[in-house]
Amino acid sequence: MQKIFDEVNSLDKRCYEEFFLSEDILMEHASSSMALYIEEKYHDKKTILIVCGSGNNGADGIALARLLHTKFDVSLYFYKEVKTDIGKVQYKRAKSLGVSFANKIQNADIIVDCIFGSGLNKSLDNQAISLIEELNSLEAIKIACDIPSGIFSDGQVNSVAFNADTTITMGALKTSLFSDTAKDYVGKIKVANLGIQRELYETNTNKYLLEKKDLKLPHRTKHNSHKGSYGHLNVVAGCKKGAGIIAAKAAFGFGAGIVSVVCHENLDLPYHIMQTHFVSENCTAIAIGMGLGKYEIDEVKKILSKDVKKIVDADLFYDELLLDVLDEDIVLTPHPKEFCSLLKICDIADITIDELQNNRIKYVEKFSSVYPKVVLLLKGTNVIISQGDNLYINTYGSAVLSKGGSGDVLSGLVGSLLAQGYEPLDAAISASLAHALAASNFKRNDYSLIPSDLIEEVRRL
Ligand SMILES: NC(=O)C1=CN([C@@H]2O[C@H](COP(=O)(O)OP(=O)(O)OC[C@H]3O[C@@H](n4cnc5c(N)ncnc54)[C@H](OP(=O)(O)O)[C@@H]3O)[C@@H](O)[C@H]2O)[C@@H](O)CC1
Ligand SMILES: Nc1ncnc2c1ncn2[C@@H]1O[C@H](COP(=O)(O)OP(=O)(O)O)[C@@H](O)[C@H]1O
Ligand SMILES: [K+]
Repeated sequence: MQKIFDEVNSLDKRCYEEFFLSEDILMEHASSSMALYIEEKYHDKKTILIVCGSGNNGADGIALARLLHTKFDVSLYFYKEVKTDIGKVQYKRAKSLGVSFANKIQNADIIVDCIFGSGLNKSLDNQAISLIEELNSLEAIKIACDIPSGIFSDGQVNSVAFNADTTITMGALKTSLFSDTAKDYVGKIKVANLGIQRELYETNTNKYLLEKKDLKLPHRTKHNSHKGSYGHLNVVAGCKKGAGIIAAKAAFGFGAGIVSVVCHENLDLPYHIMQTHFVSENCTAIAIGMGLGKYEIDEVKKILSKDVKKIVDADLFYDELLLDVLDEDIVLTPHPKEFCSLLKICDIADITIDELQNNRIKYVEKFSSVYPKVVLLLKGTNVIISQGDNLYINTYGSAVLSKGGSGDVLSGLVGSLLAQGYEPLDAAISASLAHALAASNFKRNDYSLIPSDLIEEVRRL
């Protein structure tokens, strides 16, 4: 996993004060990293338009133009005259070395957005909006310097933002790049080296970006084993029985030795999934909530009080009886609407879904500070997983998953790993990664995935 920071000004300051690296040195390395990326990846391209604003994001762009102008046909366009001291120096350097300046936007093979970076501090005016819209409308490879212009430090976009194919961010990953809103603008994210190893530039943090290597599949390491060695998951099915059945199938395909669906009615289940009318004595984990609908409160209370690992989803986020188990290391997997209800039940906040979506991390942190043992997995295009002070973001999911039943698969995957003995946080992280990576391996198209396809892809990981 990689570290994520809410802000990097303090990290830059540490470079100046503790490592005697000046702003000029950091900026030279930042622009060299961008130049190297462009030279290596796009050496077959000819023309580059670099669009600069008045701050140091613009200054990065001027330095980039100087580094690239002998190798490509580079034009520098200024949205506003550069204002910062270092920007003025960069301007003099570029001008004296013969970099070309453009007085209007012209298309190019590559467009680099250096209009606003971390200093975006007010709503965009009409001039900035039409500039960004014009750039977005051009057919070109689009690279954003530090952060796509128009994305604010809280990850939100007021009017418009540069639509990057790649964002080259300076020094370290920033939280603003990982809001659900930002995901449609940032493209691929690369970190530019600032002339100091990343481990030295970065300090402590409590936020992490999950990587593929964080996925720990439930491989079997012992020959001397039997089905009981891999746990027994009970999936509690309710009115919408399909949800429980999908979860059960996903759990079985992800390694649980035995999976039983708990339901009073007799179900038509695949032969390898068992049915039980009551929770099994020997179950090692319980998944409950998916498709539960109306239920006997006492029965659900009894199930929740059983001393095994649990994953709770869906309908139970609307019921105060959940409060009884929030002092446990239980896994909760709400989508945004369910999380709003959970926050309300817990008396933490009474907010709309929009307010939540604009401040996902803030409310996850609030919840986790009140219930530090709970593993919370907030669904979304970037899934946030949190326990106590630590928070992990999974960006691998995509709109392929925007289908009824995708969440039921996820509950089954979490339940499966819990049954197999994973710690709740590890189960949530690996299940979430498996879920998203399996979806990205589904190659037929981006609209037709059904839960059984997703389970099939999980089985192939
Ligand atoms: N620090 C370092 O060591 C390193 C920093 N680096 C680079 O510096 C960047 C940060 O630079 P920065 O702080 O100068 O801010 P930046 O993003 O260029 O924007 C500020 C300018 O935009 C203006 N402005 C803002 N909002 C506006 C609006 N809505 N509409 C119109 N104008 C608006 C604002 O105007 P003002 O508020 O002054 O009126 C100001 O002039 C960072 O992202 C990275 O790329 C790297 O080189 C690595 C080393
Ligand atoms: N656009 C998207 N990008 C990434 N993941 C998504 C997207 N849309 C949905 N998902 C994922 O799909 C799942 C949907 O869950 P949920 O809404 O609970 O569905 P259901 O209850 O119908 O099974 C979640 O894990 C969510 O993160
Ligand atoms: K930018």
